[in-house]
Amino acid sequence: MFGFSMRTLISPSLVPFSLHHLPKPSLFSAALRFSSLTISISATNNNSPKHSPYSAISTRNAHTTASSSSSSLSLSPPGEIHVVVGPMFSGKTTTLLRRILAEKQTGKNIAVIKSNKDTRYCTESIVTHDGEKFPCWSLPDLSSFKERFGIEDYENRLDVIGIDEAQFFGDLYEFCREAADKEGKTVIVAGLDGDFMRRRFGSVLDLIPIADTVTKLTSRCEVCGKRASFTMRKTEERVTELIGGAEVYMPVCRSHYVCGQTARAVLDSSSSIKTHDVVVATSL
Ligand SMILES: Nc1ncnc2c1ncn2[C@@H]1O[C@H](COP(=O)(O)OP(=O)(O)O)[C@@H](O)[C@H]1O
Ligand SMILES: Cc1cn([C@H]2C[C@H](O)[C@@H](COP(=O)(O)O)O2)c(=O)[nH]c1=O
Ligand SMILES: [Zn+2]
Repeated sequence: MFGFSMRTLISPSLVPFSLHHLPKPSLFSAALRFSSLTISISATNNNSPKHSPYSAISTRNAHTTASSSSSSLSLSPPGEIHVVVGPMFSGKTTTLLRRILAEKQTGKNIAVIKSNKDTRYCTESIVTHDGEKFPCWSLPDLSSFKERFGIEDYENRLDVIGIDEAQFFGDLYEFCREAADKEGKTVIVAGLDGDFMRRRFGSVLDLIPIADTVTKLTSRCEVCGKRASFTMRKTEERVTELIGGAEVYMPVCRSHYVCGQTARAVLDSSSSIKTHDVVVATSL
């Protein structure tokens, strides 16, 4: 991507010290040796069926060759991690879909995965709240994806992986790190950063230190129309994971989130008084 190498960046004319002053062997000098490796990727695209989960697998021939005069270690092609978070109805799935389609248009081979916990709408597609759809792999975890997709196809032909409802995947961090760091994949992750109590949700936030970009989207507060950064649960259920749409959740601004939580606390305390009353009454 960049038109310069590590070696150019630290050429003696640009740094106030000489490389000879560095201890040898050092991690730094090892990194320099790696940076001298050259990677060439050749690829030809065939047409693949449009909008199928298998459209990710075109019969593209991709091979990566690494050559080095100083080392036999091969440098993995660089991958990327892009994280899109925000409350419900903020456009995370729409953004994921746009980015995935843009990658597809540049000839990249793509695959989209969503958690099979989300049974709203349709299990074989990601579907936005506006009804836009795209075929996907609906899986219980991410570690099973490579095998289901086909290891050979995964390794040699797949370029971009989209993950929706990322908060539901327990193995999100390991999968994304390996895919980007070791396998050269671009991973676009969409998910809730926080649950209805504004607690971190799953391991989405763990991706931030290893991400290239992080985008937090906002919606419109259903009460006042201002910018909404949080999701309010309209029902009294307390479990963290509760699949649902607008019948259970709404996007809210900070003021209305706090208002809602205060109302919830009042309801909770009055219901605990009632429960307590019952317990006292029965023990008399
Ligand atoms: N109750 C709602 N509040 C706000 N937006 C809504 C609501 N219901 C549907 N939408 C629509 O949902 C769209 C975002 O959908 P989507 O990309 O699926 O969001 P996310 O994945 O963040 O939940 C918005 O552009 C809006 O048109
Ligand atoms: C806030 C919150 C949400 N969920 C569930 C509800 C939906 O099924 C998904 C989020 O979908 P979206 O694409 O972001 O609209 O997550 C939950 O289980 N627990 C929560 O606290
Ligand atoms: Zn509001």
